[in-house]
Amino acid sequence: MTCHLLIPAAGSGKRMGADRNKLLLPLIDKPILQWTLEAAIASEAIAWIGVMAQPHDYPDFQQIFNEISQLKPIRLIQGGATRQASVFNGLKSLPADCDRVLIHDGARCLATPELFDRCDAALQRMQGFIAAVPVKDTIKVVDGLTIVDTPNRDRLWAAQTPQGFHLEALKNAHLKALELGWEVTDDAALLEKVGLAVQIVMGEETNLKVTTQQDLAIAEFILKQRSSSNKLKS
Ligand SMILES: Nc1ccn([C@@H]2O[C@H](COP(=O)(O)OP(=O)(O)OP(=O)(O)O)[C@@H](O)[C@H]2O)c(=O)n1
Ligand SMILES: C[C@](O)(CO)[C@H](O)COP(=O)(O)O
Repeated sequence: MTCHLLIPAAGSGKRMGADRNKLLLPLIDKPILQWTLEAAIASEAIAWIGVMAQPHDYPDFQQIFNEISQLKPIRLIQGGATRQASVFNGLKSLPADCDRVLIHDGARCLATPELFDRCDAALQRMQGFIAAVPVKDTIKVVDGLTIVDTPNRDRLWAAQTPQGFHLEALKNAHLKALELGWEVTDDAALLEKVGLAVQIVMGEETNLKVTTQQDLAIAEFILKQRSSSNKLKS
């Protein structure tokens, strides 16, 4: 158990259309963030967890931390105005002995402990990686409403988290982004921009990012299926 995990959880959930951070919405019997944290706590690899949050969510987040087993330290870190800024704050708050880091969206609450463990193992042999799955649809590049390209699907993967990196490389890429005003939607994109290799680790088809009301309904369905197949096994 040596791995440090940062969880960006400082969003507002605009696309969910809720009146508060979507990570506080109930999913079956507990908040979305609690599912994410429980999977991370159950992972054998993870030793330390930092959660980036907006200060107005601190009391609710603290209550979630109190609910779950305190077998692993969980630290609250102030989030930023974007996911990128929240991650950068997280990187600056890691303990001094940390040289590699996993980053996982609070909103990806269906990731399994096995996925975290597989990602930690990847981080021992790679400078940077992301969990991803091959895309199933044909993807179109569009200008206005006119298709301008149909990229070969064999080369397209849908990016997920966890994403993992050597800390110094990722911090330097974030600093360069600040200097040059780059805005990206995941950390891998920053490493790509500075010319460093980022590899793929097989993700999970069920590791969706809960973004809309429909995603919430799908997540509930998947969790109930998991629970009934676990009952059948025991
Ligand atoms: N300023 C921000 C914005 C987002 N996130 C986190 O980044 C993850 C992925 O972002 P997304 O799913 O887009 O969440 P929201 O920003 O909350 O959603 P929306 O874009 O619909 O407002 C989420 O766990 C979210 O909490 C963050 O830590 N800090
Ligand atoms: C990091 C990510 O989950 C990979 O798919 C995604 O890019 C987050 O993007 P969002 O715009 O913050 O939803």
